[in-house]
Amino acid sequence: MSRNTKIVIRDLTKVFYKKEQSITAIRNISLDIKEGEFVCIVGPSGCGKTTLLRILAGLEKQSSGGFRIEKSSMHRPNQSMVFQERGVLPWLTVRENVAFGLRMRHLPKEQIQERTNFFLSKVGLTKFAHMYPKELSGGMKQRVSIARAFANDPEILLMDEPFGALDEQNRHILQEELLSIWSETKKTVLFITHSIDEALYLSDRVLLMSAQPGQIVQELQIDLPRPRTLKDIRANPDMAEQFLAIWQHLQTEVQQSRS
Ligand SMILES: Nc1ncnc2c1ncn2[C@@H]1O[C@H](COP(=O)(O)OP(=O)(O)OP(=O)(O)O)[C@@H](O)[C@H]1O
Repeated sequence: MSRNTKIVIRDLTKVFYKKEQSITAIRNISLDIKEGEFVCIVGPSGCGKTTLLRILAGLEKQSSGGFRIEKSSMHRPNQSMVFQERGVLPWLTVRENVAFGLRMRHLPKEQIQERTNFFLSKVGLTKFAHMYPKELSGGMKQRVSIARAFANDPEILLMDEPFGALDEQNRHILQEELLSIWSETKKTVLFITHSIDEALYLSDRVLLMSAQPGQIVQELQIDLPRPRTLKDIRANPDMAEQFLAIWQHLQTEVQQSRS
């Protein structure tokens, strides 16, 4: 069954101006992302990954080109964004953080409670619902951000290196939890990462960006059946080839941008 297109991006370009200087962060990005697809973006530092996500989130205005997020309901927010850090509000408890977006939308109290409880339980934070962010570990804070993003029930999810600051073990636990919620909710996810293993583990498709100005120069379909394990990825010769392809791409782009 072919899925509908959820995000359409056409010729998206962003130029930042500072005094006499201009920086073209991304140039002519065109892209279609299907409903329910999990897409990772990988590229060298400074190639415009965050800029692309911020434009889709409405936090930054593009210089030219455009994009469209197909709506499935008038009542859903267009997107939720999960950042690497600073995603939780320190003055609210875990429960209040997860419920925040729902409260802002003035949803009925019972609905807020039900959705908040559901996603608190999904990320294993039910017991910690009354705590404040300063009492939580980095991994727990990221769980709060993920629970809040999904609880909001947005049309799409934008994730900017959400696990970048976590240690290897915690990172993998959160990746598993994210995939479990994603497979239940069928959300469309656009996810930035610097980790090739993470991209291969999570993605249906990996987009490779060039060094600045960022363009999508290659894409890899990741056909490994789900649920996947790290062992599957390590043991599968096709995955080893994909890993090397991404690695070589990054090497080349970083070298070119330095020379
Ligand atoms: N508000 C801004 N004003 C001026 N330049 C900016 C602004 N935001 C980003 N840039 C520039 O745009 C380029 C792309 O930045 P961006 O943060 O999107 O890259 P990135 O690929 O996400 O980097 P990293 O992987 O290191 O997080 C960089 O050269 C950056 O300096």
